[in-house]
Amino acid sequence: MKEYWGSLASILGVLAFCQSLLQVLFPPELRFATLKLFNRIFNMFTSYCYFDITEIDGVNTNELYNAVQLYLSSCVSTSGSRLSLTRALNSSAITFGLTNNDTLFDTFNGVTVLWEHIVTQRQAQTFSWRPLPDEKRGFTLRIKKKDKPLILDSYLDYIMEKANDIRRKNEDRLLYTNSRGGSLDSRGHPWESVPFKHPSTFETLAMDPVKKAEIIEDLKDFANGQSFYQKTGRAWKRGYLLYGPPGTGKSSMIAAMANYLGYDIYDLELTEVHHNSELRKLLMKTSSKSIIVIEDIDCSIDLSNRKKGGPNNSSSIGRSYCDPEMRSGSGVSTGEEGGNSITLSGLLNFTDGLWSCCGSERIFVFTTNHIDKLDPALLRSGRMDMHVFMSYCSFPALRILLKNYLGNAESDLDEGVLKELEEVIDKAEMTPADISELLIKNRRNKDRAVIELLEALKNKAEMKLKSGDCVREKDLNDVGEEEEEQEKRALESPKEGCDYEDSIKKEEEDEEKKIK
Ligand SMILES: Nc1ncnc2c1ncn2[C@@H]1O[C@H](COP(=O)(O)OP(=O)(O)OP(=O)(O)O)[C@@H](O)[C@H]1O
Ligand SMILES: [Mg+2]
Repeated sequence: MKEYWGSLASILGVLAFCQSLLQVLFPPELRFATLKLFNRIFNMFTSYCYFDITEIDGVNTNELYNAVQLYLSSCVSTSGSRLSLTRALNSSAITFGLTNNDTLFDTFNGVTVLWEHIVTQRQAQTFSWRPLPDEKRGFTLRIKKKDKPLILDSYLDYIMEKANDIRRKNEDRLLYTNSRGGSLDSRGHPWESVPFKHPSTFETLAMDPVKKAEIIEDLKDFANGQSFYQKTGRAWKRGYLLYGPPGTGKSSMIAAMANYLGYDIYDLELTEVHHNSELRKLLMKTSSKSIIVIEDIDCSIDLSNRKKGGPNNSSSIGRSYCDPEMRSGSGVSTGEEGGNSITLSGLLNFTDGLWSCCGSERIFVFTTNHIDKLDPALLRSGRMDMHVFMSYCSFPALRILLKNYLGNAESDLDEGVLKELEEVIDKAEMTPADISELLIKNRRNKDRAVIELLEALKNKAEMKLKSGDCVREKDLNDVGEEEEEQEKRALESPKEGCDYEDSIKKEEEDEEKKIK
């Protein structure tokens, strides 16, 4: 034993001597170059090559890192012995992961590779234009040199695909918002996300079944249309404009779309975005298979730049396209609160410019209560391909609500009551939101719920009728006043009328001359 300790001490002594010798031979300025040289020599003799996939790639979050993490989570859950478990806030899915500096073997197409999860503490923060996380995280992939050309590309593609599948299978849609404006978080993301749990589906959505089927068909075609869009040279995106009175189900429709397709939602708060360039950055950071939503588009942006030509005036399109002031985004009226210089042009490019194609399989949805306030350029096909009018509750929609809220089958309802409901529903112009509220209130007593609903509908229809009569009377008076006004104006300015008649006469004479 004594001998053993003695030889250990002499080995340590030799090592210490070698270290001090190295320090003398290789001063600090040479050390880095020496290490690099050793590394090269080592690489020449090793049969492996290594790939580092860091969490943050320069300034941006590395999508591949997230994909690898998700992919490995499906492998480690069965084979790993020490795992990290995570569960996002409100999420139902638990994600397995490699613990810090742990390794895992994976096999792809008969080739075995090694993954290592490396976590190190970040050095004291040097100057950076945004705060960086305390830990540096990354994966290292080790592949045999001879296998690299065989699998690397296809293996990484496979990982990306698998990660997307897992994300969709988890059924946790994410709802993103840009509440921080355009500023980035420590991982370089301008969007904040929470799990999206809206229960609205196309089954629960009360609307005309034919229209509903049309929308579902359109969504299905879109989601399966990759080759079609490729063949026709179109960007793989689609725009929906949902318009109608408040409480008719526009937001519910967006949730139903997301749940149907399994897409994430990016809820873009335009009032938080201050420049066109910020808008572009936000767009660049959205993922594929997502719905980008701008709710109440007419309220969320200063429309003064569109209104210069008048909202319904077709010349406003020409103006907005040609006016360099509008296109540049500079010097445009900034609205009352000031600072907001998003232009119509910026918004148009957002939905159908070159940048709108920086991802694929994306749906843009705008909602508004006032379609007439929107610039026609925003509504044209290619930007808003499908315009969906969400109307007051119709009879077929009411049937869906009755079934959802009271669990009523068709046969449960009295024929007479049904007929009365059918007669009065269109006249009442009640929104599905109002009707839902009535049904919720009396959901424990189905009969009472239906009777109260019928009463409310009848009252509303009567009120509508009365107010309609008043409006009609007022309109007739207004028409009379307008006619009087016109007559007065004609008498006051007879020249205007003469000019017009003269010009018509001249035109007729010219025409006759031409014929002769
Ligand atoms: N068509 C509908 N089908 C089922 N429920 C509906 C429908 N319309 C409204 N509702 C109910 O009313 C509530 C409000 O609806 P929603 O937020 O979708 O209306 P909206 O059209 O987006 O209104 P706003 O224009 O004010 O944003 C929802 O929570 C939903 O329960
Ligand atoms: Mg809404």
